[in-house]
Order: sequence, then structure tokens, then C-alpha cells
Amino acid sequence: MALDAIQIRGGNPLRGSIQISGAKNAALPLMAATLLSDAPLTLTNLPRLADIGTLTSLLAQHGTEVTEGVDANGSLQLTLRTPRITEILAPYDIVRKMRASILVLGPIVARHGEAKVSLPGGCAIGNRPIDLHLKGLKDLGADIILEDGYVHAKAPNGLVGGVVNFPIVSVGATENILMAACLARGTTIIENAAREPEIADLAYCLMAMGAQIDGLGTDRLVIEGVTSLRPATHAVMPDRIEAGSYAVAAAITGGKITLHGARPDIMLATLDVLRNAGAEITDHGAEGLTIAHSTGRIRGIDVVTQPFPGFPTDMQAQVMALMTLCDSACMITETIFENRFMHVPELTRMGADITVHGSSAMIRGVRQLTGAPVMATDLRASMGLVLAGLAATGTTTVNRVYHLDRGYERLEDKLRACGADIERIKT
Ligand SMILES: CC(=O)N[C@H]1[C@@H](OP(=O)(O)OP(=O)(O)OC[C@H]2O[C@@H](n3ccc(=O)[nH]c3=O)[C@H](O)[C@@H]2O)O[C@H](CO)[C@@H](O)[C@@H]1O
Ligand SMILES: C=C(OP(=O)(O)O)C(=O)O
Repeated sequence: MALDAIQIRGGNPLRGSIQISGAKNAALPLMAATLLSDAPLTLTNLPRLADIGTLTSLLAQHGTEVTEGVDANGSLQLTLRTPRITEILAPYDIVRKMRASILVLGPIVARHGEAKVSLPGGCAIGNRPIDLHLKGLKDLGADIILEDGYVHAKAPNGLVGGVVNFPIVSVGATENILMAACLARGTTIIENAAREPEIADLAYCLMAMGAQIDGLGTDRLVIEGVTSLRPATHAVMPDRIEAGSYAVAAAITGGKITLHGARPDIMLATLDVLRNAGAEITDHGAEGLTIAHSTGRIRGIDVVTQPFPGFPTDMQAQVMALMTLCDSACMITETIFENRFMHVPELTRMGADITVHGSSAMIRGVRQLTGAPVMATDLRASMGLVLAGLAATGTTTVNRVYHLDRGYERLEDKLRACGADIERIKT
């Protein structure tokens, strides 16, 4: 595990352009989909991230053959082929590193009739139970036993389509059940499905593989099971959270950045907040967007995280960093994860004025942040601190860079190309 740190000497307005990478949170379920079929699945526009490597190792130990290449745009391309599931066990040592490992559960049970996946446990941002994943598989006829820290799911005669009504919206549970339902006998209806764009991206890929899915982009997905799937090639959608993070980099430093390949149509809630905060945003459609913040201070805007199309929890820490410099006071409320304010004490050490009351944080804007050594316990909190460091006077050292390596491809290169004074250092 890399224990390097990111060191930033803040204060430069960032100007330039950044190419947005493929989305981590789309890539992971797309890779897991290979387990549904013996036919090859080629994924292009993959980001080179630690999480992609972790899932590649997990898939390989389940029997997936992985051929690595480079696509026409220079991004990572993987051809995944799983002639058969050679191992039903997803071990604790891999699952604990990355919660998205739970996404192998649905596909392996659906195809092989049995899977044994380590319970992921909690993580820095919350408890993150998997009861909804298990409920969905039970609704499709799987027997589930929890033993020795593992979920043991069995459906020896195959899954059977049914109605899966989720009591709360879950991205991962929707993805797991969507994949499993592709091979279940008959029709599956997922009610209260998550509507995140990464789910539609997964559905498009599954349909290219021969799955029959209706209701894309809605909270009701209808899946007609098929007996087998065919080869497919799919380009991973652009990362709306990476794009949102760099949009904040432009706003917080009073700069101007063009985000090539960003999709403004799936970033509306984030862009609304940034626009209301005083940024000027130019929508270039499929080409991307340009964001600038040239006049006056940031306006304080209240933000509440919600499932898509609401404001994403994965942008909360970054927008909080921005709001520390606002001209008034504002409130950020986190409704998705119970412990996603780990960046608050670190931002406070940089001079921010933030008071947390339960799931809300009251931010009173300050005129300036000052650099400090900081440490975050999760990916987006780390990015929030990088953004604060870009705006602060003096030097900020963000420790535990491995969190950032989970979700931001070539972070320092992309920011440096826009004028940031940023480097990776050994600690
Ligand atoms: C790899 C990936 O795509 N990760 C994203 C995914 O995580 P993930 O899929 O884990 O998040 P969920 O949408 O499942 O979680 C939403 C809420 O539902 C709860 N819950 C979830 C499942 C369950 O079985 N029981 C339960 O109670 C969670 O604790 C949380 O409070 O969506 C989150 C919400 O947009 C994002 O922050 C993560 O970046
Ligand atoms: C919380 C995140 O990821 P994961 O679900 O993989 O922990 C994230 O991408 O912000």
C-alpha cells in the first residue's frame, strides 16, 4: 500500500483543460458482469486505478482470463473472459480492500448456482450493510446463510425471476440484482431501483451482451431472463465525480478549466450548486464543459445529498471544501452515509469554521484557508482536502494517498497541467 503523500503549495488559479477518465463506479460493476458469461467482454475507456486492479485480482481468482491493452484513446482496455467459474469464494483479504467486491455475488450465484463472498464490513463513511443485496437474491429464490463472516448463497436449480422491491435506494444492490436477473428464469421487476447513470451504463452493456432490460433511467427495471449471453464491447462512461471534483478545483482557485469528455447532462445537481455559488459554466454537450469563477467570493449555498438525480454524496466533501470560503454561512446535510464528515476536523485545521450537528454541517465562510498536514480516511474526503490545499496559502500535505489512488487517475498530472504546484512525496 502506497504511503506517499500529496504536497500542494496553494494559491495558483487553475487554468487549462483536463481529460475526464472513465468512471470508477461504472467500471467496477461492468467488470463484474463478465462473470455472467463464457463469452469475452471488452471494456474500453477504463481508468487506471487501484480499485480496477483489486477487482481484476478478484475476478482472476474466480476464473476470469484477463487480457490488458490500450484503447484507441490511450486508456486502459481489458478483455475479460470467464470460460467457467473455477472458484466460488471471494476472500476477506480482497473484499475488505474494496466494498464493490460484493458485486461478484449476484453474477456468480446466477451463473454457477453458488457463491461464497466475504461480508465487506463497515468502512470509514458508514456501516454500509448489504441486507438489500441479500434480500434481492432471496426474492429471486436463492438460499442465503451467513457463516464465519461469509455470505453463502445457493440456487442450485438457478434463480427464478420475481419482484424485488427495495425499501431504500441502493446503487450496489440494484446493480447486483440487475446482473443476477439477466440469467434468472422469467421476468424480474426491480421496484425503487437506483437511477444513477452508472446503472444505465451497466444496463447498456448487459443489453449489448444480449440481456433484455426495460426501464433504463427509471426506478422500475424489468428484466426478462435469458439462458446465455454473447460477446460484447463497451466503452465505460465518463466519471461525473472526477469531473465534478475538477470543476470545484476551478471554482475554489478562481480559475477556468475545460473538462473534456465530461457529461454535463448527468451532472446537473452538482453544476447547479456551482452555478449558484457564482461559477460560470459553459455546456459543450458531449464534448464537455468549461467552468470559471472570476468575480467575487463564493456564495454560500445549502446542499443536501440525495440519490440521483439529487446532489451526489460522492461530491459532498469537495463542495464542503469550496463552501469553507463562502461569503456567508451555509448548511450541508448528508443523508446517504452516517459518517461522511471525516474531512471536517481536517478542514478545521486549515482554518475552516464548521460545526457539525448530527447529519448537518454548518459552515461559516472564512476569507482564507492556511496549508497544514492533513489526513483523510476515505477517497472523497481526501479530494476535499486536496481542493482546500489548492486554495490555501502555504503548503498542504495530504497523507494516505492510497485513498486518492482508488478514484483519481493521474491526479497530480491533471492538476499540474492547469498550473497547480502539486507533487507526490515519500513520507
Ligand atoms: C462502487 C460504487 O458505485 N460506490 C458508490 C455506491 O456505493 P454503494 O452501492 O455501496 O451505496 P448504496 O447506494 O448501496 O448505499 C446507499 C445507502 O443504502 C444503505 N444500504 C445499502 C445496501 C444495503 O444492502 N443496505 C443498506 O442499508 C447504505 O448503507 C447507504 O446508507 O453508491 C454510493 C451512493 O451513491 C456512492 O457513494 C458510492 O461511491
Ligand atoms: C464511496 C466511494 O466508493 P466505494 O463505494 O467503492 O467505497 C466513492 O467512490 O466515493
